[in-house]
Formats: sequence, C-alpha cells, structure tokens
Amino acid sequence: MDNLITLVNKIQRACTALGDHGEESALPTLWDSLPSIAVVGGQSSGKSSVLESVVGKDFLPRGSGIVTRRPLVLQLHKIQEGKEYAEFMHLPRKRFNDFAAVRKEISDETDRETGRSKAISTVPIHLSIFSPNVVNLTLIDLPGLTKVAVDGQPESIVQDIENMVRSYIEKPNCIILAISPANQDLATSDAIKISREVDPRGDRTFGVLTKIDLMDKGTDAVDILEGKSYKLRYPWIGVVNRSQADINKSVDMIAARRREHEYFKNSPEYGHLTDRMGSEYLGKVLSKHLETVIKSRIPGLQSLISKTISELEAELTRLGKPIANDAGGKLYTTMEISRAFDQIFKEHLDGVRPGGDKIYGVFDNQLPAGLKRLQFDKHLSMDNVRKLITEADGYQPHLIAPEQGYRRLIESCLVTIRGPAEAAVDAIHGILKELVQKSISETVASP
Ligand SMILES: Nc1nc2c(ncn2[C@@H]2O[C@H](COP(=O)(O)OP(=O)(O)OP(=O)(O)O)[C@@H](O)[C@H]2O)c(=O)[nH]1
Repeated sequence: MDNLITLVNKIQRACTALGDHGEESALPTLWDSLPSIAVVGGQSSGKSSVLESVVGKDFLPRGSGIVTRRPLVLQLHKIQEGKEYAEFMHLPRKRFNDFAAVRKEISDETDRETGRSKAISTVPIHLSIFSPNVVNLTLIDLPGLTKVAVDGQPESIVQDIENMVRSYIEKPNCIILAISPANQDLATSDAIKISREVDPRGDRTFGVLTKIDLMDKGTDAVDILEGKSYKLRYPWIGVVNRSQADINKSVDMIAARRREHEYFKNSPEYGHLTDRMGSEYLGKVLSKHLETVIKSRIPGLQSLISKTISELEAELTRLGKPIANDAGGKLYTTMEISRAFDQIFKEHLDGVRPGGDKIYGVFDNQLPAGLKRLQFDKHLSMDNVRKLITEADGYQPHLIAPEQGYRRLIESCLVTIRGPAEAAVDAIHGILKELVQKSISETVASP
C-alpha cells in the first residue's frame, strides 16, 4: 500500500517537471486527477506548525506577514533506515541534510519567482523529505487566507490568495486539511468558511484544531472534538504545537510531540480523547485516508493515463521527428525539409503527382477561349488599319514601312488581350499556391 503513495508522488513529480500543475493547459492535465492534501487556514492559524509537527522537523520559513507565497508541495517518503534528508525538484541531485538550509532555499526559491516583493505565485515548489520518522504523504502548503493587504502588497492580494486556495481545494480529488485556532470562535474560521463552500457535506474535509493550550480559562474544545458541534464527516483532531516562545528557544520537534502527547494524556478534559489527538495521530490518519482514496481512484487514473498516452502519441506523430538543438543540426534539418519539399513540388509540376496538369488546362483551354471571345476582326479591319497608320505616320511613300502605325496596331491588340491574359496568370497563381500547400502537407507527412 505504501508503494501506492510513492507511485502517486512520482507521477506528481513527473507532472510538475512537464509543467502540469493543474492549470489551464493545451494538453490534458493529469495533476488534477491525482489525490492530494491541501493545508488551508487563516494567517497565523498554525498551518506551518501543523506541517512541521507532522514531519517532525523544523524546516518552514517563519516571519511576519505572508511568508508562504507559493504553494509548497511537500512529499514525505518513509525510508527504512539512514539519515533523513531533503531534496528540491528544482535542484536535482542536491541533498540537504541541514533543515535550516531547506528553510533558506524555500524562501530564496519563492523570491526567485516573485521577486523580493510580497507578491504571490501559483507555481509550486516541490520538496521531498526522506526520513524513517515520517509516513508516506503528500501535503500542499498554501498561503494563509488574509483579510487586509499590508504595506507593499497590491490590494488584490486578499482575493488572489483566496482564488489560489480555492483553485486547489475545489478539485474533487483534493483532501482539505482545514486549520482553525481553538482560541478563536470557529464561526469566524477562514478555513471552515472556504472549505464549506467547496465541500458542503464535509466529505473530504479534515478539521484540525490548533492552539488548544491557548484557550481561555474555563473554556474547552471538547464538544467540537467529540463531534457534538461543528460536526464534519471525519472527527476533528486537536493539536498542541510549539508556542512562539518554544520556537525562539528552538525546542526540538520530537520533544514537542512528546509534550503534546503528555498535554492530552494529563488533561482532565481531553484525557479520554488522547488516542485520537496530536500531530502524530494526524499524520497517520491522513496517510491512511490518502491510501484509501488512491485505491478507489486507481481504475480512473489508469484509464486517464492510457487515454493521455494515446492522445500524446497521436500529437507526437503529427509533430514528426525530433529536431536537433545545435545550429548545424538545425541547418541540416531545414535543408533536408527544403529538399524534400522541392522534390515533391517538382513532381506535382512534372505530372508524377496530381495537380500540375491544371496549369496546362489554363493554357490549352481557358486562355484560348478567352482570346476567341475578343473582337480582333474589328481591330484588324482594313478601315481601322488604314486609320491608325494614317494617324501615326501620315502619307508615306510605299517603299517605307509605316512603323509607328504597326506599333499602335500591336499595342491596341495587346491591350485587348490583357483581360484574358491576367485571368490566366491569376488562375495559374492560384494553382501554384494550392500545389505549394499540398507539397507542404505531403512533406510534413513524409517520414
Ligand atoms: N501555544 C501554541 N502556539 C501555537 C500553536 N500553533 C501555532 N502556534 C503559534 O502561533 C504562531 C503562528 O503559527 P504558524 O504555524 O506560523 O501559523 P501559520 O498559519 O503558518 O501562519 P502564516 O504562515 O503567517 O499564515 C506561531 O508563533 C506559533 O508558535 C499551538 O497549538 N499552541
């Protein structure tokens, strides 16, 4: 079963390498059909903390304002033994053993796409983490939903983030991890609001309640966690992440997980729920759910992949042989195509291929028929000849040829045949253009 998630991870990586991250594309998109888990929530709701707890590592950029400005596709791969490491898809073959360097690379790569502005981009960053302490899982971290633009951000940022989040979670194959802080009224939760819009029955929404330790004294989240209020199809999972003070003191993630477990176990309110609370449990539930979803989608995925392959193969056949990258190779290919075109065009003219005979048709039929319709008799009548010669040359002794007169006569005849001659030229031009088009398509089709 683990192999299934690994396989889907591989397909997702291939999609990104080919520029398919689910956006409008001329080619069929596979990305949209792959199940994924998107993390959604308002700013500072605890998204990064939940992600880091599930991974058990400190690796996400932190700071004020919008830190996550590009989707982060985080693929967790469980390895049997060895030291944990991370890899980015945009830096193939570079292994990161230091997770502080991973954090820096996420920020740098975000800046590379968006500039140093606080703008956002829909192009995802792909990060894989290989560790014996993770479950196989793919999570997509999205920018936090916000209500106001801060200095340097365009006013549209609020809507832009919402649109980006929506574009991920509205896909029926997306599992929504809706993060809401317990110290705020759930009725105002951005995560719940947007996930209800795209998944009204809660069939693919997992609610995560953070900051349970920060709730006002005398209040608790038992009703929600027991499924008595704000009921979703899947039970809410409560977590206690590291506080800002813990982060500042660099409290170890594994120690934080242990402390979280102790918190629930020793709490009079939540003690009975300990087995289904905490980040470790959350990771396992998500992994299991992802497996089930992938299993149910396999037949659909298989047929989509086969259909996509045959469509792309047809497209490849239509595009023809690959073209060389170097200048010499390109020149050779161009010459080869030109030569093939020249040969085919010639064959059309010589009658080896059809179409060229129409040119003879113009000379043999259209032009003579047009000429026949002209009234040459009138032009060459004795009276007209006499008139033209007299007007041009005056009376001349018979020994001298009336050259000017002949010229006028010939010129007026030429003007008369201009119409049919031009019609013949147009017709031949049209035939030649048609033959060029035909020769081009035959050149492209020839192996
Ligand atoms: N005490 C306590 N603090 C928490 C908990 N979860 C998150 N925090 C703190 O809340 C602050 C915000 O948490 P983040 O994980 O950065 O929240 P985020 O949603 O990723 O925030 P943005 O990336 O800014 O949208 C940090 O100072 C965390 O330490 C929790 O369960 N308990």
